[in-house]
Amino acid sequence: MYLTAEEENVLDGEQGETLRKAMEILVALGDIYGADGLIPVKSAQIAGVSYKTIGDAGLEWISDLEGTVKVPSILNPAGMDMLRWKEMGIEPEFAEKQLEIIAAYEKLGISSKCTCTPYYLEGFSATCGDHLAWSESSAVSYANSVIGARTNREGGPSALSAALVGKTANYGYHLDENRVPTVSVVVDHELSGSDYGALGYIAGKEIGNRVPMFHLASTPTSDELKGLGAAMAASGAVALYHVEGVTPEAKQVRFDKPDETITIQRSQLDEVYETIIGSEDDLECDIVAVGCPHCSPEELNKIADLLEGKKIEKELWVCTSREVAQRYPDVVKRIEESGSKVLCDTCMVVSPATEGHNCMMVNSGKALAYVPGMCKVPAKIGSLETCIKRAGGDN
Ligand SMILES: C[C@@](O)(CCOP(=O)(O)O)CC(=O)O
Ligand code: SF4
Repeated sequence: MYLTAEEENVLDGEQGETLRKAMEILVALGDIYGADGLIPVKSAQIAGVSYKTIGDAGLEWISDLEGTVKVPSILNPAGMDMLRWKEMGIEPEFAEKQLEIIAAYEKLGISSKCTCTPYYLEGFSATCGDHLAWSESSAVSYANSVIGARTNREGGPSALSAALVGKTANYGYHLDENRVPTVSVVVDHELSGSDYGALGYIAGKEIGNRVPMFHLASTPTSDELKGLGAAMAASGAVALYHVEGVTPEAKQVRFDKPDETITIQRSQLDEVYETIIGSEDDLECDIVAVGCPHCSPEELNKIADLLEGKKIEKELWVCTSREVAQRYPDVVKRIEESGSKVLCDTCMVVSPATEGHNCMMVNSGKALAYVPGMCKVPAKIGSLETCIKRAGGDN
């Protein structure tokens, strides 16, 4: 891979050990994937934040780094709401470690507004054609597919390296040739809301890491696209998809028709809705969690409307970013008046607080795919309306 004299200099350690390590990671990836060189990135989003997922080894690695990031950089959700961790039942030992992780990242100049939806935040918006180094898989999918920006699914360390260097290796989804659809997916019945998550849950398994072109009977909103992409990145490894007539590149580029077509039937979606993932038993869900990926302002509004004048009986988590929650205090208040909790900085998957529950009801195909494995809690998907009913919010 070609490096400029300045980049060679960094690789030789002339600018310190942290930048040398970061450059070494970028060059190693570039060499493996045949990159021709490095390209500047507009921002970085760094996963590997929850103490639950990175543990002491991760904390040690981050703590050893020095210097300041060169581009706006932001963290993925952590294991707890930074302000309400006690109420979540988080142990003080865990909280202490989590705060140390956050402080170590902050020392490098990284924003500790922990979220998987950085695109809603001031300073992290992206536009079509921007090069990014993001790592949370739903954020990667949204950036590539819905925004038309360009990012690979970076690992935590490679996103952090890109943040420190301000560049990433030019391979994969940064290149036109890898953004071409290689499989068609046809859905000829109308979909809405959580149907897109259920569709993504099924489609991801069949698509693997290919690039699908969807032909849909209904026009998804950006929140519905967010749910579709998140689920496909979880049940499969889809980092970029197109929707005919909807997503930016599908509208701009004349792609050839892929050789293979997958058709997804309504009955397949119905089956997902009927199944409890992770258990053979007909369990009663004792926690309901929405906001995977983190809620948009529109989603928070919809939840507030559905909960209006109701009191819930079960634990109901609404996950979003602190910045979005702070922007709409009245909406948050309307939601919390029902007894549900609007939790920030964290989510149902990366927090240890959901472990030990009987069964979790979700409206997300991604949470459905991850909760059983990562929290050891069986999960069931339902529409947002059903989720709220199950939380007892039909009184
Ligand atoms: C499950 C996920 O959304 C969050 C957990 O990742 P991490 O702990 O931030 O590395 C990561 C992903 O899908 O990219
Ligand atoms: S809310 Fe969902 S998409 Fe966001 S970090 Fe958690 S698991 Fe990932």
